[in-house]
Amino acid sequence: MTHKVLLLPGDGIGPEIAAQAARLLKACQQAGLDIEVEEGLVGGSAYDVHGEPLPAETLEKAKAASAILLGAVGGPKWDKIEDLSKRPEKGLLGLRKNLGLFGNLRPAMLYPQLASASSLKPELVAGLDIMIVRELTGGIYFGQPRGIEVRNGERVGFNTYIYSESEIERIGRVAFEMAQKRGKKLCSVDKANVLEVTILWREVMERLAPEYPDVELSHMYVDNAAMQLVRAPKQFDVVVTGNMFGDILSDAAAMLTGSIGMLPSASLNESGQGMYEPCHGSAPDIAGQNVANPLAMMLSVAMMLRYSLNENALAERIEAAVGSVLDDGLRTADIASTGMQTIGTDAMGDAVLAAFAKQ
Ligand SMILES: NC(=O)c1ccc[n+]([C@@H]2O[C@H](COP(=O)([O-])OP(=O)(O)OC[C@H]3O[C@@H](n4cnc5c(N)ncnc54)[C@H](O)[C@@H]3O)[C@@H](O)[C@H]2O)c1
Ligand SMILES: CC(C)[C@H](C(=O)O)[C@@H](O)C(=O)O
Ligand SMILES: [Mg+2]
Repeated sequence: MTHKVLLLPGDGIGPEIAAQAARLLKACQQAGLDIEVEEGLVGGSAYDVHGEPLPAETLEKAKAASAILLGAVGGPKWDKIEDLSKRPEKGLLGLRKNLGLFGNLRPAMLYPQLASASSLKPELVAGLDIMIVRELTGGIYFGQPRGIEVRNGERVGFNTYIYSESEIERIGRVAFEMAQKRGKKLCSVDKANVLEVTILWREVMERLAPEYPDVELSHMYVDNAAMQLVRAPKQFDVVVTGNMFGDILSDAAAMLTGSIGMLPSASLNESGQGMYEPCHGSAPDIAGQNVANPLAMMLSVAMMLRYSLNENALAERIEAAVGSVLDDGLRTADIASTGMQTIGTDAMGDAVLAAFAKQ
């Protein structure tokens, strides 16, 4: 069966890194992968053309695709759009919600070659391999009521942090199953000392635990988890948490691996359909300069092959190609240690493609 892959480059550095992913997809096709690649507009670039960050046409294409690859959305050009529902980020959130992509996997894995690029001492991060499982379609990102309104003569802003038991249970199961396949340790991160919604979160995780007797479940408050991530990150195997805490902790975990430009992600729904994207944003400060690191995007292609297309061998080939490029000392600016020569986005793409061809 021919799989449909939808490529959504987006904004800022999105198109620069998506171009490298497109080349990698072509190389996979040449290696025998049966896919059909289509492109679409999302985010600010869609707003500029259609007045909407998620045009109906893009959503239809996304629904019909086996997998979606997204670059990044957003940027200062669109930050002043008053109607929040038209902002580029709503395009991304709309895709997640409409496709039911509740299970977000964000692996923070240190390539040994990058130990010196991490902001932590090499001995603290050597061998680091954490999987953050973030709930992606609920919590405070989507809770109602929300808004800004006038109360007692002044404006107030409010959001609702809400999770149902069934939402907690389904992300909990993803995390327990992930832990079973990995180091069998699961840390659930909450704020159960203050927030009722996370008291319920903790209860549901506890209730699931007996069904996964081989997994050791622990709990941690989110403030402590942030501290532990930079104090002793190797204590973590799988971390499960809600939408907002997961957003924040995954950026912190990314830096342990050398750069946010290294962190891919997968967002899955109940039928295994997935959207794959780097964890970073559109990096307006470096957009258009051919300096962005395309590796998170290229590693997102590997995650797509593994989780949506069941093509493990090709996924491993891409990951090995990235490893060999790093072995050769090739670095974009974000992962270069002092004194190292750096290369641009296109040249990094070239190097990965060449290594992929040799694998
Ligand atoms: N998934 C997404 O599309 C996504 C994620 C996060 C932020 N955003 C959006 O992106 C815009 C910028 O947000 P931000 O600045 O907070 O976060 P960001 O991740 O875009 O950038 C943070 C810093 O990391 C650097 N960086 C990010 N990706 C890089 C890469 N591949 N190579 C080298 N350096 C890289 C940037 O140059 C910047 O200094 C905002 O509009 C935000 O809403 C989108
Ligand atoms: C752009 C934004 C909506 C998004 C999020 O908060 O989920 C981003 O930060 C991410 O991590 O994917
Ligand atoms: Mg984020």
